[in-house]
Amino acid sequence: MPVEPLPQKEIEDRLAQLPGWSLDGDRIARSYRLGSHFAATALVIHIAQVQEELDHHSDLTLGYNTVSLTVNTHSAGGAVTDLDFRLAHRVEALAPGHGAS
Ligand SMILES: C[C@H](O)[C@H](O)[C@H]1CNC2=NC(N)=NC(=O)C2=N1
Repeated sequence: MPVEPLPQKEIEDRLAQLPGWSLDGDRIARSYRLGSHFAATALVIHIAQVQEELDHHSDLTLGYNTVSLTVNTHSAGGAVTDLDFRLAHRVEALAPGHGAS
């Protein structure tokens, strides 16, 4: 089943359930701060595992002690879809275990 772009209102409503996430152009985005560069690197690896499981991949940036993600759905023409929110919720669930805030 093709994945459909979400209407703007739906995106805003779903973002309201995801503190820290925002709309950055045509992508949803969040940055996390970690306790060290090594902790940030471990979070990147953990997110990569989830992305492989979901077959859905963010643009994932590792800083000194930060991790930033932005994601949209290429197969929906670069729109925000349910897949992006599924990934965001999975990342939200694992980030606290890495001490991310
Ligand atoms: C073939 C493979 O399923 C597709 O290329 C997947 C992989 N990861 C993806 N990631 C994202 N963000 N959007 C996609 O449309 C997408 N498609």
